[in-house]
Amino acid sequence: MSTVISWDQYFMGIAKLSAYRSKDPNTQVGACIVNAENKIVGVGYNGLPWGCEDTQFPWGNREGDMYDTKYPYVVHAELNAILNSIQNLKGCRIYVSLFPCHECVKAIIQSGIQKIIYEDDKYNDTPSDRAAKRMLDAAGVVYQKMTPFDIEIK
Ligand SMILES: Nc1nc(=O)n([C@H]2C[C@H](O)[C@@H](COP(=O)(O)O)O2)cc1CO
Ligand SMILES: [Zn+2]
Repeated sequence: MSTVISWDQYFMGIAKLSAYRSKDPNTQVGACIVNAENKIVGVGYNGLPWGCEDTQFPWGNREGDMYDTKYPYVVHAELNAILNSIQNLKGCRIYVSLFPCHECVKAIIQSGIQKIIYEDDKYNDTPSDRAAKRMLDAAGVVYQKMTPFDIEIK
């Protein structure tokens, strides 16, 4: 009998596959936005904006002068998925391999996305994470952790 995956595994699998496109050497993140009809309407991963070459920006730096780190330059997976989307996102849900930061949560709320399904939450309880959850709770956006599973890339 062949394996049949659930909708949740299918869409999280696509989010996780997308993450493999990221050039970030420390944290690769992927996101997949789905509408009420279970149709994919946007995907994304953390990467640099158009025209910003991966070889010209400091992907490897996490500390020191902010200008010389990756942080001011990277577009997060969730924001890329929203910006790449092909329809109005009201009532959609987003599958993301890592729980969204406070900045992406603002974009998620404003776009009308109603549910976040995430896998990893390695930044749980940081100020960004607490602010993110504060906004999500106020806005009534649901977030749900999914049991981690492996996708195999050979
Ligand atoms: N939900 C997220 N989506 C993302 O796309 N990111 C990106 C921003 C950085 O490129 C990387 C985090 O880098 P690091 O601090 O773990 O080395 O992941 C980060 C988070 C965390 O909230
Ligand atoms: Zn973010």
